[in-house]
Amino acid sequence: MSSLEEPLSMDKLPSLSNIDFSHRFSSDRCSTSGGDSGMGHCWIEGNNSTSSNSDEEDFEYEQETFTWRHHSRDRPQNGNLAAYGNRDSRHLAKFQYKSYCSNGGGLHDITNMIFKGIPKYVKIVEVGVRDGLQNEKNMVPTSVKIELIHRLASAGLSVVEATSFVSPKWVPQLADARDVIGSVKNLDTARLPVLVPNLKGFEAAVAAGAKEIAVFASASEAFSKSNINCTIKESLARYRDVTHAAAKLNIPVRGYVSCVIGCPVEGIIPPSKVANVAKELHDMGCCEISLGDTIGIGTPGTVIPMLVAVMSAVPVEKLAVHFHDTYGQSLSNILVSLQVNNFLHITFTLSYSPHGNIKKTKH
Ligand SMILES: CC(C)(COP(=O)([O-])OP(=O)([O-])OC[C@H]1O[C@@H](n2cnc3c(N)ncnc32)[C@H](O)[C@@H]1OP(=O)([O-])[O-])[C@@H](O)C(=O)NCCC(=O)NCCSC(=O)C[C@@](C)(O)CC(=O)[O-]
Repeated sequence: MSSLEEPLSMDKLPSLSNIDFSHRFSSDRCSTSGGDSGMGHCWIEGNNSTSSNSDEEDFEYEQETFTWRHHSRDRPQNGNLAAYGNRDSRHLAKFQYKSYCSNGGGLHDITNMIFKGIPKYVKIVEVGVRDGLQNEKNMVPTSVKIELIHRLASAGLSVVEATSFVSPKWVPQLADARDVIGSVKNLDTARLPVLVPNLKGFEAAVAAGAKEIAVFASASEAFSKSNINCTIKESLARYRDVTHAAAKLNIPVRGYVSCVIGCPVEGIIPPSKVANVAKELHDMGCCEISLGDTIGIGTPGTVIPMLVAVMSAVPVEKLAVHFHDTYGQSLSNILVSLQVNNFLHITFTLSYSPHGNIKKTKH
């Protein structure tokens, strides 16, 4: 067992199964039909409160207004959305969201389904050297990245995503991927997966010495186009080639789904879309699927229905969550994810502040 798979003393926290959730969730504003059982209970985000008697759909989204803007860096030539600004900028996001509970079982059944307590073990995948540094305006020297990887590993982090083998035209911040991996490939205290967008990246990563990789798809069509210049379907076809090639070399592949709550262009993303992409990644052989709230607009009220949908398509032990802290919601999103069927995997990102101090954002 690696150090990060050891208990984080969370078993000492009070069990959430003892908390009366029916009281928490049946506020006057929310409940429209009175009583704890039967129909009409709902979770609320935003400023709409609605109940539903429909048993056709558990969750439903309505028209939303959603604006997004970045301030802090220049847009890359090709419009790569993920590689700039999402973490550092102030986004303006306004959206209305409503979710309906099914009318079959009432509030107690829903809370029983969702809140299973919290796990004794949490695996952390540290992604700051890749996800944090890919957004830096100034180039971080290769030697600093290598030192950071060493320090993260010696701090006890057993999985440190080290870099990306993507096009240096799209993400110049990580153009030194080969040198970074070349210098740390023999580190035996941490696993060092790298991001690859296609077979070309996979081959370059393997040649440089990478022993694990991650592919990254999106639940948003617009984001997929902007980020990797292809449709979701095309990206999944590429990743099938990559997972096929990786299987031949016994290389584990992690799969990301971006925009699992919302997209800067498309707005709210329905949970069913996330579940479909997650299932595709799982079916093609990804050993772990990381669900990314790429722009950090998730709240427990939107994260829960997304997780419930994905868990119906992918075994829960294969799932990880990745929350950006744009609006300070990542901790509550992590907590609720841990409560939903004992999620085991969380990713953390470190990023540099403009003044050179490392600041930690929770994902
Ligand atoms: C996917 C591509 C390559 C398509 O880029 P493209 O321009 O459509 O690709 P292309 O096939 O037309 O190739 C263009 C050039 O790139 C080269 N090329 C092609 N592939 C590679 C490669 N692997 N490595 C290095 N070079 C490559 C290729 O050889 C060619 O070179 P040229 O002939 O012009 O000299 C590009 O769009 C790209 O690199 N995108 C990556 C963008 C990126 O890294 N975004 C950030 C990822 S973070 C994320 O997505 C979210 C996540 C994972 O953090 C989770 C979350 O927060 O939700």
